Amino acid sequence: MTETTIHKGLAGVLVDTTSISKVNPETNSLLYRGYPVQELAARCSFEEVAYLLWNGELPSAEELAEFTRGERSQRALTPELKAVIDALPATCHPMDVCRTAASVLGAEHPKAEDPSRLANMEKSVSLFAAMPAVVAYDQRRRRGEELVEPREDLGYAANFLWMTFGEEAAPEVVEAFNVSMILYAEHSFNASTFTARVITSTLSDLHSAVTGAIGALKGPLHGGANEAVMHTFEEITASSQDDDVAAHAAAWLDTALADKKKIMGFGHRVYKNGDSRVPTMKASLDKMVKHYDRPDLGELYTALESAMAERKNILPNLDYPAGPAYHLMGFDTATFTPLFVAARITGWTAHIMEQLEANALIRPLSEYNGPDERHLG
Ligand SMILES: CC(=O)SCCNC(=O)CCNC(=O)[C@H](O)C(C)(C)COP(=O)(O)OP(=O)(O)OC[C@H]1O[C@@H](n2cnc3c(N)ncnc32)[C@H](O)[C@@H]1OP(=O)(O)O
Ligand SMILES: O=C([O-])CC(=O)C(=O)O
Repeated sequence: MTETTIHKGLAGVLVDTTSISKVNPETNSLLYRGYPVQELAARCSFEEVAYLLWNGELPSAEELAEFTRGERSQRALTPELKAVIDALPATCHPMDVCRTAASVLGAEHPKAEDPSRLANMEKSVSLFAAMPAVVAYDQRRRRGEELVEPREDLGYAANFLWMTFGEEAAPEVVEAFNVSMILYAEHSFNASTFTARVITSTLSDLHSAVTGAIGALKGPLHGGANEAVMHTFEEITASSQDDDVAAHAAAWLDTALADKKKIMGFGHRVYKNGDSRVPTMKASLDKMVKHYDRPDLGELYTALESAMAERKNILPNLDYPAGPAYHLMGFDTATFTPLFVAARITGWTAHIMEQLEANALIRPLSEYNGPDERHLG
């Protein structure tokens, strides 16, 4: 009998090369096209980072101006897409709205079936430009508010906040939001990106791959964790009868661990000594805690993080600081993962184009463990 090794969850399996990003758990670092993500978050707009992920280099001033013009001109929802969103129940998950919108944008796109790099770049930019309007409008309609049209005089982050809240956000809020978009943009062969690559490997179209990726991101073991973090915080707060936050967080955690629950926002398949993006996002969260004068949220964050480190030695991932930061900015909890979608469209589409440049159908093997061969009566 030959020995077989099952790589459950493909853990530790190298499946292809990529030049888009490098996740290095040894040095706790993340590079986008060679640049440390912390440097990009400190110095670049999300538009520049999107351009970098797609083209391999940061844009010159002229290239950025042209890219920005194209992006700003495609921000508005078409009446058809708005009508589809309006037809969806306000009780459905906002990720269902994103998934449906990606599909509609594909059906609407004149070059939907054109697999050339040029057409795929155009489709990527139009998805990047339109998804903020989808996410912003969906949150507004759930609150019974009217659509807010995009503004071409605002950058991506400022306009996203404008369309969501109908007022201009403070510069420090725009900056923290821009940082979160950059940190969420790309992370090599994570589950949703791999989903996009699997779909692309069959030579299906870009919008189908993005639609599938959105489905993969929705799960709480992946993008859905940022939303779940906020539910954890709410549960701990609801169970607190006095000011001893540390004791309440520890007690909540002990019960959850005794019930064999996974604590959302902690742990990572690749990083085992901490997620490279957390310090940068935590610094943005700290700024939001100060800006909105909510030290209680900062205390709760630290209390649960410390209790988890003490008991399990498991550290936070990006979703842990991102969730409460989005809460403070005013987003509904269910909108958090759609924000991740808006950011990750850049990484997904960069990977779709990379997959097509050197495609091989992704089709692994499985070991059969069902009944031995048998025959009908
Ligand atoms: C942006 C992102 O998508 S980052 C990921 C967001 N997801 C989450 O935050 C969900 C919570 N975290 C998890 O479920 C996991 O850490 C994952 C799915 C992210 C990674 O999981 P894997 O690499 O498969 O690790 P695995 O689940 O095997 O965990 C290894 C051990 O650590 C434990 N562990 C890992 N993460 C956690 C957690 N968050 N809470 C409690 N225990 C955990 C596991 O129970 C397991 O313990 P065991 O060996 O005693 O059974
Ligand atoms: O890399 C992963 O498995 C998950 C993750 O952090 C991401 O997609 O940003």
